[in-house]
Amino acid sequence: MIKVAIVGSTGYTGAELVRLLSHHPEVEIVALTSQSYVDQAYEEVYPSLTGQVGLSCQAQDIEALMNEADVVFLALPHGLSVPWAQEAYRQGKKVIDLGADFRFREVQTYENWYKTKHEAPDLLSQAVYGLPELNRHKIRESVLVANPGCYPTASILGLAPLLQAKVINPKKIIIDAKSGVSGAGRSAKLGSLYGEVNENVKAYGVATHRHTPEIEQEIAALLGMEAEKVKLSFTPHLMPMTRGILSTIYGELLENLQISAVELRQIYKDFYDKEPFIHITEEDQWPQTKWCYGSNHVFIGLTVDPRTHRVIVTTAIDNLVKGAAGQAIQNMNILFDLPETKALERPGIWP
Ligand SMILES: NC(=O)C1=CN([C@@H]2O[C@H](COP(=O)(O)OP(=O)(O)OC[C@H]3O[C@@H](n4cnc5c(N)ncnc54)[C@H](OP(=O)(O)O)[C@@H]3O)[C@@H](O)[C@H]2O)C=CC1
Ligand SMILES: CC(=O)N[C@@H](CCC(=O)OP(=O)(O)O)C(=O)O
Repeated sequence: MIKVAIVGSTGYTGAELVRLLSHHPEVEIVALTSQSYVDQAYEEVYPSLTGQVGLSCQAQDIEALMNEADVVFLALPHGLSVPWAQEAYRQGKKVIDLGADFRFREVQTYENWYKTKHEAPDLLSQAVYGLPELNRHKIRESVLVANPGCYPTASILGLAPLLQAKVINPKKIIIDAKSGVSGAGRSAKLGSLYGEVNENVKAYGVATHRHTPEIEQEIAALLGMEAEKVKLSFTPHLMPMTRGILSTIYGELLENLQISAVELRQIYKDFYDKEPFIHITEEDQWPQTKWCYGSNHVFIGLTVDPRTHRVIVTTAIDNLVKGAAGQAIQNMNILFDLPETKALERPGIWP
């Protein structure tokens, strides 16, 4: 059995890791950490998980936990992962970080957008960006997996076939994305209150959201370009729903290029041909967030608008599953040479 520790287990992504991993046939959860609930039974913190794990929350003892586990999932706020990664290196263990501390290749990009100094820039080159559909070969060989952000997961998966086929101008991409409120985590925040979110929709982080450089970095990597050469407009919106991301992407077709929606759909189907979690919808069928509610599945719909000469793509994911915990488990399965779908096969809940 793979011994797993979940650090930050009492947050939303931590709880999603517990829910999914407690049904993983090759996994034993050996430790759950928390800051606020030390010594409290985990099922008291999450009664919905009663009977799934008979553990109490414990404080962070990095050395001891790393010693006990084969792999550690970090579900912590940004900026707290470095000591874990350093200890993992010392002990030769594997780390999957759900936060952003190891997602960037250039330390300057992280420091500019996260407005904080990186404590271990030397480790950035050791980390692999954990998007299995694009990077599984590198993930297999790695010890430090930087799990992507939720918006970047939806956006990059929606863009990758277009970029590889070189049909759009990579400098004219617009992404309009919507998220459920669980994307903001479980800690109390004014903007997450029912009265603020219910019957309301708002844009936030306009032209400043930290997922912009993450998406640009991965697009540039796909194109074999330097990250500074790609610039996109990314606007996230908060929706009155619990889970889900819908990312609508607009790409400008290269001048004089003629391509039909049928041809483009075939490009997507070929690109994701063997991917168990990616589903390309048929003409006039547009993905809905509820199709992936609670699952690791991704739905992508697309068309070509001949009037504007633009491609329009929409991608739906569950931010807590494919956008966080599910993808992290997919990465763990790769690291331990298991089928990628282990513990993740189930479809979403409908209605
Ligand atoms: N929510 C989402 O949809 C996604 C989140 N992520 C990323 O995953 C990470 C976790 O997110 P999420 O689960 O939403 O966050 P939450 O705010 O829900 O949970 C944070 C967890 O970290 C613990 N924690 C908070 N501060 C400290 C500290 N100073 N020292 C030790 N532990 C601490 C909390 O403990 P306690 O409960 O005891 O206070 C809790 O277990 C973040 O980096 C986030 O950006 C990535 C993709 C999607
Ligand atoms: C709705 C909401 O607030 N969403 C979060 C994104 C969560 C996420 O993907 O997390 P990372 O911070 O790990 O990149 C936000 O916009 O900050």
